[in-house]
Amino acid sequence: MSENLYGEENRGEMVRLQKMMKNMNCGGPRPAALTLKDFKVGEALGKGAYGHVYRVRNMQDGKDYALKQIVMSASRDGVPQSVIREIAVMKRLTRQTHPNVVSLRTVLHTVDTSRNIIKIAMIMEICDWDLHTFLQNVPKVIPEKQAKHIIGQMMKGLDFLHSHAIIHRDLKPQNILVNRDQTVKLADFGLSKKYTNTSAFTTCVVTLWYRAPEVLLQSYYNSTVDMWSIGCIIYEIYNRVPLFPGPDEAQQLHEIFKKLGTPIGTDWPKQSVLTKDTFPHYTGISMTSDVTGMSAAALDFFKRCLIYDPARRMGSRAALGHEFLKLKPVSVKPRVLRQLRFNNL
Ligand SMILES: Nc1ncnc2c1ncn2[C@@H]1O[C@H](COP(=O)(O)OP(=O)(O)OP(=O)(O)O)[C@@H](O)[C@H]1O
Ligand SMILES: [Mg+2]
Repeated sequence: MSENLYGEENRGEMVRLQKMMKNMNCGGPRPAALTLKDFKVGEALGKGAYGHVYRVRNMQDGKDYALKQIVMSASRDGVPQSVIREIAVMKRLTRQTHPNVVSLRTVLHTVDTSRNIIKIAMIMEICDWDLHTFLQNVPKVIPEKQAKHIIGQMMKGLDFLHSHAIIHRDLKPQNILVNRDQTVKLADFGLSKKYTNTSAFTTCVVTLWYRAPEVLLQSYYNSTVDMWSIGCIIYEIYNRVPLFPGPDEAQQLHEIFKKLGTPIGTDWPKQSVLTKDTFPHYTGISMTSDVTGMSAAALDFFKRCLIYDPARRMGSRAALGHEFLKLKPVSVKPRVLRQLRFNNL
């Protein structure tokens, strides 16, 4: 590892990061420290905006895992405190796993001094498909019991993340994994979204279809941004087409407003980068006629996810108690989630 890459003044910070990452093996009896050499790389499992995911075999325990590599710039200012904080969050999560959240086995890192980049390799449990692939391969009409089984597990995983003060921010079918036994696990939260520079490393376009209006308008947001995404995913589970397939960033809000109506009054996100007058006054369409096969309870659940005002939108805890699911909440002491402003991250 090059020291001068981070500058003398940031050496302490780098050493701290190194120590933290060395200790990142997850719970249970602590196995011998792993390195990338312990893993044999197999086929590609998926490709995302932030890197590729591969099947790897751990030569120590003979088991298969998924390896995801995240590439970050190591600027002259060193590794940002925010990244170190985020790694600490992930470290906490490796100790406390949940059946509906993909568990992390280990995090390893290497520094490429010639290209000024830090590569973080996340080794996680491997799943059979993502929800996008799963939905493409099951019969078009899904019995409500099965939909409920999938949505209920998504909600339990999300309630677990929110209880740990983690907002996913990028929930979409590709970031939800499904196993043959129909266990559902949330994946791809944490580090990648906030701190990697997508354009520097990939030409892949990040989809905005599942993004809440307050995020698109760069306004204040809280954990209910994830509930907006859940609403969009529920629609897709029942209808097999995306709810708001905006062709680009500029059109994404039009796509939402055309269906739900342009928000008026206090529904317009506070301090957003655009004013209401930027958009036509769309009156919206009846969502009831637009969904197929949903019971009244499912429809009510879905609509509560898509309430414009984040303060009135259903939260993950309330969702578990909704008559559509009626599930016990995750038994974790809830932490207070801060109101965040998108720009300040
Ligand atoms: N643990 C896993 N088991 C099986 N497949 C996985 C696993 N993790 C990821 N994948 C596959 O790899 C794809 C990309 O992974 P991931 O979403 O973590 O990467 P990403 O680069 O952050 O993508 P994006 O930013 O587009 O969401 C997933 O959509 C999924 O198909
Ligand atoms: Mg992803």
